[in-house]
Amino acid sequence: MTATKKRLKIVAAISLLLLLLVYVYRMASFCPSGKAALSVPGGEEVQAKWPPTESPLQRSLQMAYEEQSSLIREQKAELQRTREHLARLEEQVRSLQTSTPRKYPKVKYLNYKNRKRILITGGAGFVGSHLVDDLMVQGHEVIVVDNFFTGRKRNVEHWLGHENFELIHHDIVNPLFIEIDEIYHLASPASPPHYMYNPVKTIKTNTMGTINVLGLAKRVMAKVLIASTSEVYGDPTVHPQPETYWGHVNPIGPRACYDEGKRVSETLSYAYAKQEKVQVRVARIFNTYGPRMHMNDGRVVSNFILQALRNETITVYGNGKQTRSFQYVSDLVDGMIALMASNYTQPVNLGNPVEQTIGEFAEIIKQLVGGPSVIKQSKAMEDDPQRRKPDITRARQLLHWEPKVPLETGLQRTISYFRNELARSDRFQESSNKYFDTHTP
Ligand SMILES: O=C(O)[C@H]1O[C@H](OP(=O)(O)OP(=O)(O)OC[C@H]2O[C@@H](n3ccc(=O)[nH]c3=O)[C@H](O)[C@@H]2O)[C@H](O)[C@@H](O)[C@@H]1O
Repeated sequence: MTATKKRLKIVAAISLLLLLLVYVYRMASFCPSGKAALSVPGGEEVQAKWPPTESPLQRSLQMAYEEQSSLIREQKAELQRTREHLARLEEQVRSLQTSTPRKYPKVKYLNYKNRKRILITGGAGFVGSHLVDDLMVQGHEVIVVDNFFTGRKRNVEHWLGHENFELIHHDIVNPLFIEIDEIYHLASPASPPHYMYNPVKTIKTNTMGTINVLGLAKRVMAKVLIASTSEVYGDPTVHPQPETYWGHVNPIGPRACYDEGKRVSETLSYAYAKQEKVQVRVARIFNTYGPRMHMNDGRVVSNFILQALRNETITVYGNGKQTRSFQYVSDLVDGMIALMASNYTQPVNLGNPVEQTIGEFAEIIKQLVGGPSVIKQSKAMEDDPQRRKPDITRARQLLHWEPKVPLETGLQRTISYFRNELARSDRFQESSNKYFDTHTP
């Protein structure tokens, strides 16, 4: 054997050995499942498929999917951060709202000696809320108690949070224990459809409610003004009605719950005055109108004005020959405050002696509002008083009070109030419709 042949044999043997080594190394590198464990620079191991099965299309799809997923993750995190920021801002707005002083109507400053604590039952109602305004502006502390049957928070919301004002949700049919100097007892529905709606409740309010008020007055030695009514005269046989007239009331008719309720309320007042020495004032209030009357009040002023504003038929109950005398609410409030301040303890009529038939009144409203409404007669109300006009000699002489606001001025103010109320309720209706159109599945 030559030296060259020997060298060739050695090279062939080494090559064979190398091939064998490569084969063994490969066999050792692959795991039994067919996947290879590969090392990456980070030191962690990733699993790769073997033999490779992904096409380039699949690979690019996979990459696009991963990119999108990470984008969504980022956006979710951003959304969460925005939510947290919003919650912080809302919290700040809330704390600013509570710490920023609200704008209230200007009130006089009264020193401790002159400032009274005054309770107004039914203070969130039409008349009550106007009385609240006057007494607040005078600088007194006013506590309103109302069960919100016909009263509304809206009527007194401009005082909410004022240091001189307090609103208590309470039904005066249940006793009340507070410290006060004066009470104006107005709690009771006053509109015929309202008081006839639940006659038993109307009687309870005017009897048990009045007993509770008089009992409270007795305990704390407060002066009380009872809001009575022209209805104690019933369908009067004396015209105009002086306070000395005893009235003509049907004790079992549909209006009796109110008429007799108020008559008992007066009787209770004088019984407490005589027996318990409670200082009482009794105001017999005649038909009153003005802003803050409820849209569904049902009395003639609001009915006629709303019918005229809506171009509907103006409905006169009966032949329209029955009469009423209408006073503007600010005149009534002046009269009540004057009566409370006086020493006079007998009943006093508070009303405007300018009298008209309901038929004439319908014409006045139609003319002031304008529009195409027609006036029509409809079924008469049972026991409807046929004539009503206050004799206000007592109020004139003892309180130096008489109504100041002429009918046309008061009606113009009331018409513009109802015009705004209608626009407000239309806006409310519109936004409520919008909400339910978009949120109903
Ligand atoms: O406004 C008030 O202060 C008084 O209102 C009512 O007494 P009333 O005079 O019967 O009140 P309305 O319902 O306003 O009726 C007045 C007249 O208008 C008539 N009316 C009422 C509403 C209507 O749509 N059309 C109509 O012709 C009634 O039949 C009645 O003759 C209450 O009973 C009294 O307590 C309250 O003091």
